[in-house]
Parts: sequence; structure tokens; C-alpha cells
Amino acid sequence: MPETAMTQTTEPVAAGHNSERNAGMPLDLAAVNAVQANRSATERRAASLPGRRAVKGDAQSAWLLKAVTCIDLTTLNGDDTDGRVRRLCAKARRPIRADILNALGMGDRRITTGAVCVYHRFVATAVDALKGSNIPVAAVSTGFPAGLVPHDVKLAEIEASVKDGAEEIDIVITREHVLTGNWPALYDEMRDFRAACGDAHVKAILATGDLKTLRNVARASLVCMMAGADFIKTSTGKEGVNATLPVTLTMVRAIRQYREMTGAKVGYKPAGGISKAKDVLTYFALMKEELGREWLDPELFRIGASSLLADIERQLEHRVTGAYSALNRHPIG
Ligand SMILES: O=C[C@H](O)COP(=O)(O)O
Repeated sequence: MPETAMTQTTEPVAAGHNSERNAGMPLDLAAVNAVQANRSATERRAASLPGRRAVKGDAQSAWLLKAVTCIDLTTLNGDDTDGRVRRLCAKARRPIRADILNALGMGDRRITTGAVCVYHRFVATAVDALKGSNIPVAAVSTGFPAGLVPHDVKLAEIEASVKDGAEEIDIVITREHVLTGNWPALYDEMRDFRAACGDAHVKAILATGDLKTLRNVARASLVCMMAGADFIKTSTGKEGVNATLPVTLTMVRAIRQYREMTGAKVGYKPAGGISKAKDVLTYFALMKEELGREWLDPELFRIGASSLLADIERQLEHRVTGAYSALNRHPIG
């Protein structure tokens, strides 16, 4: 990534949404069935990405701060509590310590995470804790993570999350529809989810680690976009394999194809297992090369992560002090 691009990353970011949503389109089965994916070519291209065009110094710090604004700061654990969610929200409001921001000359910028992502049970808590911050709450609804509760229960959960104040809903698709090639069923399901969300933006979690082939990933991506997904997201974080670069290439190319078909811009959210600052720089490079600079923004790019923020803060502290601190000095996020 050229250094000139880095300087554009330092603008303050107001959390918010792409005003023009993806309206979807009728299911085009011919287009879906025509989609192919070449695993070995995709893997070769993915393997060439890490470390390429590495950015250093101030440019790297600027990109890491930009990455912070793209994080959906997440807690999705069986032992979540109101207290944990409130601490996470406090971190989302002030994701990087003031002394580090001041030393980077960024003390006057209002930097927050892109969203806070929680189970439905904690939406009201997070909405309350984030009051006045403009940071949206994202709820994982529809029987997350397996998505095997009845369809009407999923719709009721979405409606309840929206009622509690969630502005974003991360839904999980029924993997069986993909594994059996039942694209009309996937389309109808996604259409219903989108309708139940109303004005809340909907991210379609494909659970790519369950989908067996990159061709399935590409086809499922396309079907969910045709049905009106605002974002497509890789994983719940609970599958055996979560976000990977080959899956990312496959999904962002589907986003590109959908844009060529309809003109609509759909966002991308890798999630699960992304915990290192350097990995985020690779994702940025990939997004820029495949989709262009427009996608390097929280309106179109989010990273679902529970522990990435701690590593980013640590790297930024190293930039400022020249020394690495222990991870336990960056306890949340
Ligand atoms: O959607 C977000 C993921 O569940 C977070 O996964 P992670 O805990 O591996 O960062």
C-alpha cells in the first residue's frame, strides 16, 4: 500500500452506516450455478499476500488506528455477564490509551471501534453502555452459532434484538441449504432475515468452515447478496476453521461480481481467529487490491474479533515507547 494512502487513514471516524443499502435482486440461479472457484489458484494468490508491501513506522500506526475503527469488538461466550459487556463497551469508546494516542499526535481524534457485538441477551446492556457514543450494537441473532432453531424463532430473535436497540444483526445461515445446493431455500431464508431486520443492517454469516468447498462459499455469498445482505461475514468464531485468506479472496471476488451485476456495494467482515495486528494489514492490502480504497472503511469493512484490539494497542505502544508490554497490560479486546 503506498504511503500516501496511509495518511488518509487518520481522519476521525464517526460510527455510522452506508446510506445506500443493498436492495437485493431476484434469485438468478443461472448466475449462481455458473460460479466456479479454483482452490489452488486462490491458495497461491492468498499465500503471496502476507508481508507483501509491508508498511512501517507512522504509516503502519495510521493503518492500525484505521483498523481499530473497523473492529466489531466482540464477546460471545457462555459466561458473558452484564459487567463484562459494560467493560467491553467502555473499551469500544476509548479503544486506545490516551497516552499512546497523544504520543502519536492523535489525542484530538475521536477514535472508537466500529461496533460492539454481543448475544441478544446483552443488547440492551450494550445500548445503554454506549449511549451518546454513536457506536452501533451488533447482535448475533437467529440461533447463533449453529442456526438450528426453528425459522420463526430466528425471526422473533431478530425482531427482539432490533426492539432492544441493535442497529446491526449478524445472522447465521442454515448450512444445510448450501451443502444440499438448495439455493432457493437459502435465498428465501435470507430474504426473511433481511425483512425482519427492518432498518437494522444485516450481516450474513456463512460459517465458511462448514461449507466444504470454495465454490460453495462463492455461491452462498452471491445468494445472500441477491437476497439483500448488507455485509457478508465469514464465520461465527466457533467453527473448526474460521476466517482465512483463501475464503476472503473468494468472498470479496463475489462482492466484486455482485457489484458488477447490480452496482450495489456489499461490505465484508472476516471474523474468528484474527488476533494479530500484522494480519489486519494483510486484510487491508487484499481489500484494496481486490475491491479498491472505498472498501477500507467501517461502512464496508469490519473485522469481528475479541482479542485483536489488545495486540493493536500493544503494537502502537511499541511504536511510541520502543518496548513491548505484556498482553495482560491490555486486558480487554
Ligand atoms: O464474530 C466474531 C468472532 O466470534 C470473534 O472471534 P474471535 O474470538 O476468534 O476473535
